[in-house]
Amino acid sequence: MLSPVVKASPESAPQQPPPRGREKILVTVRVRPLSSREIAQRDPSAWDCIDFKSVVFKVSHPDRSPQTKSYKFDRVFGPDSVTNAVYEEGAKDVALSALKGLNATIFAYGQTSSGKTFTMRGIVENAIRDIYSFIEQQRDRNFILKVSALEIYNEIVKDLLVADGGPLRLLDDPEKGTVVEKLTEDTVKDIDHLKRILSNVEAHRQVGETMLNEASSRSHQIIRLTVENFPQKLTEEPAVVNSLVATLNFVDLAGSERASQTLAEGNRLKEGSHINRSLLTLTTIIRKLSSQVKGKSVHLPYRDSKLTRILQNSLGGNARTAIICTMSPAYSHVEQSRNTLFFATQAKEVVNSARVNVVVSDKELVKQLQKEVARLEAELKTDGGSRPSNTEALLSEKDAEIQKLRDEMRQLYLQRDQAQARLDEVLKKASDEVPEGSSQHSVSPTSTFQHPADQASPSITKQTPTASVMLVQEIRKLEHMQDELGEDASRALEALQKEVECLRLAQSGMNQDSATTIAKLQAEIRSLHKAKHNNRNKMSSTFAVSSVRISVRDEIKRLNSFATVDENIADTTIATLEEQLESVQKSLDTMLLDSKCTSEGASPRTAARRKAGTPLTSGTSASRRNLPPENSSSPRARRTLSFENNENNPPSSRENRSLLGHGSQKQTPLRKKTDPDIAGASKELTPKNQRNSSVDIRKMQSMFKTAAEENIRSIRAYVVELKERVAKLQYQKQLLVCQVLDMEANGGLNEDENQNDPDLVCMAKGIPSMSKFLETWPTLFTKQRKQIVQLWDTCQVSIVHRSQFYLLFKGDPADKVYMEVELRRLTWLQEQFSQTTQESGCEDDESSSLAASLRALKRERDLLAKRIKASLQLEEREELFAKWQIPVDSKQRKMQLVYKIWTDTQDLAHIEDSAKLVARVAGFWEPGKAASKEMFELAFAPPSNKKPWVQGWNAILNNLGAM
Ligand SMILES: Nc1ncnc2c1ncn2[C@@H]1O[C@H](COP(=O)(O)OP(=O)(O)OP(=O)(O)O)[C@@H](O)[C@H]1O
Repeated sequence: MLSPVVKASPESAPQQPPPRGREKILVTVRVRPLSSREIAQRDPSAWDCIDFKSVVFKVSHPDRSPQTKSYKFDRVFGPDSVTNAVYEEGAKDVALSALKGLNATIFAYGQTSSGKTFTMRGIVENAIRDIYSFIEQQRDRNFILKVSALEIYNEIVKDLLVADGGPLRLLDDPEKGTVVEKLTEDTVKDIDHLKRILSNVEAHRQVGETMLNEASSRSHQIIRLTVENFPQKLTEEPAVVNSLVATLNFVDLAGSERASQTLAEGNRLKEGSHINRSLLTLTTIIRKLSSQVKGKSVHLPYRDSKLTRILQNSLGGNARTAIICTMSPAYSHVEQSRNTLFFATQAKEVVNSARVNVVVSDKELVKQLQKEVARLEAELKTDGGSRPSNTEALLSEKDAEIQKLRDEMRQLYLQRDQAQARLDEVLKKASDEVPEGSSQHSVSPTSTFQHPADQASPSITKQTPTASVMLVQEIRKLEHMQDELGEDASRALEALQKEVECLRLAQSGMNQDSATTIAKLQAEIRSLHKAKHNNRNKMSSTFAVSSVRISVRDEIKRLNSFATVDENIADTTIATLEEQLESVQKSLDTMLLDSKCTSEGASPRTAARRKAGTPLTSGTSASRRNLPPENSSSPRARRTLSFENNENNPPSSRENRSLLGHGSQKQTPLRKKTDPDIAGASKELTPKNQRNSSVDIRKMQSMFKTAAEENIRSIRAYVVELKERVAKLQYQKQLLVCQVLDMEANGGLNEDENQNDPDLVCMAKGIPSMSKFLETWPTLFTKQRKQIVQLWDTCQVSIVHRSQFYLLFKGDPADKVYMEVELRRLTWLQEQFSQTTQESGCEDDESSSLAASLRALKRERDLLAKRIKASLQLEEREELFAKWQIPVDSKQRKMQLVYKIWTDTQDLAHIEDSAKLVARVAGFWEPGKAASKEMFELAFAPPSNKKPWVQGWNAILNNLGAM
């Protein structure tokens, strides 16, 4: 790097860094003389500089009331003062700090035409003269000066060292703070070079004519000198200081102005608004800093303007700062002058903490770090004794927190119990009203498609006094089903664990004990299957949900809160199940590794003997103890079916032979068993039977492995299914709640309305119209979906909800009830919104639900934008940007993308793409997977009868059969 070193003169004294310290900003005020224009307009002087430190408003003007307030500052310069004096007393000391390694900034602040540029020019001239004069006197230190200059015009940063530089970006550097990217920095050769550079800077600055100033600076200008100095003899090892570096900023702010006074319009007006905005940020920061209570942190909006971002250090940070406030003395500018004085008064209170910026050599740095480490180690040792008490304090604090949480939980339980008691009361009261057999008419909106008349939408059924009870009962049933699903999930785990136990035993070599245990497990699995069967029947009847109308909003709300608790429990169960599945998978992997070793490293017989005593894992039995009793279509229950099917019939000789190896027909009798299952299984798995060729054992192990893996996969799928069913139940419940709201809002449909719809009439009369329905449904579906899309947009509904709904309901006849309820829910919502808007008279009213929805929607979009990067690969993102026509070089492309989706309600392709994009980003859809039903498996049918986990064992049996 070309770094001309400025040689120090022989007579200079060795430089010592000044102490670091907190000091207030130096604030001076300069009142310029009346301008020729002001004199011509007979605009009199309104201010008196009564001494070197005070300025006071004159009371002599006839139109104004007497003002006696005097404003005091570090120094006040009257109209007769010269710039040299302003420099000497208002800037010099601060400016020359840069030579001692302290950052420094000189601001000129004031209204337009008050003399900022005039004053700052003189300050810069004086400062560079003194800087060079000082450097000339230094003999044992070398100096390097660099200069850069920028302006902020309409919030765009421009390099003033180049003629036509484009806008520059601000970057956050962890060490340097905000830096201007690619800003030119020239190394200064000498004072004349610097003067030439500065005159070029002036030529590049934005200047324009306003009513108040023929050459008004329309931008904020920052000239920055970076001064670095270091000892001349670099070979000398310095004790502490090697080299000092500091920046000196000369800031000529654009003038604060009133559009009315400058008669600004067009570009000037736009400039003015930018100028005023950034000055507002500056004044806000000064105000906050001045009123800041020591030790209390407040938010300082440095990032609100580029000016304050760049100058952050100079405002309450690591810099010495001087502010020269300029003002016109004219009466016509009194208000603006007052503002300037007010700003100056606040600035006086701001405290900076300038530090010497030492550049330490690497060697020195290592030394210092070593010292620091030693110091910290020493501290740690001395702190050692006091730590236990700290820990104790922390522990007791945590204990208190836990206790508080417990109390809160207790309160919540209490509230829930009270609510439950109230609900039971309501139910009891209402059930007295239910005429016998009324529940016989109920039909399930959750079942697969049924006759439209049976599937009557909520709007069709007449409201009856017993409806509330029925609906509440339905919701209770749904909640109960959620519970059962949770239990089912637990059973799935239990079944899996038992499978694993069987597998473990089988792999560890079949001896009498293990055979007995396997048989026991199988018996348990069978009994679980029976429980499942019973539960299945129960579930089927529960699925008969009637379509009813009610007006029991309160009960529903309470129910909802209970349901949330239940869902959470189900979720937790499922999450636990998933975790446990993972660990089971790991155990299996380990076992398989073991078995591989066994078959490769030792004869199966030896291995079998070695492992014969392997007990059942205690973890399995422990977790089994925690499982809830009874029920369901769990994988374990379904899995049991395969055993049952095969074990209830005596195994064929071929099956036996296959399972036990060749020549296993001769069975060694076991000890007497009363349980036929155990006896049966034991017969199959005698040690004698184990003594077969290693090929068979390996085959068997491999088959067990395949089967177990298959089962794990199946159980995973089952867990997914459970989750979906929980979601489905939740949705059904929402639908019922919607009905309640809907009925409350509409007071029920009247007969006439029903008569307009032939389908409804048909239903009302109980005439089967399946064929008619199937014929008209596609058209009706398209129409309803269009309406729904439109209403989503009007009501500003969540785009995640829209996407889920859109992808889920694709026109299956069974979707009818959901389409109708969604439509009615949205219509109700729209009415509510328009009612609220009419009442408040304002769409933006804080209380307006629509405004709240809009805000929520915005938050949702912002969140999605943030997730795009995590959810999509770069390639996929680029494809999407291209598809949605977002320019490659434009800014905030992710944000642009999320604000483009779900905006066109008429374009079906747009909606489809939007839904898929949201689903992908929100994580409920993967590309390549079919949408809707495959995604959610929400056929809304009673639990499926397919038994995916049977496949694994069937595969074994098939393979065995083939051996
Ligand atoms: N102290 C002073 N003595 C004599 N003339 C002055 C003084 N201060 C300012 N002026 C004159 O007043 C006019 C406006 O000054 P200047 O351009 O410095 O104002 P400004 O505050 O920088 O305005 P803007 O914010 O519009 O750029 C100029 O013609 C300048 O020469």
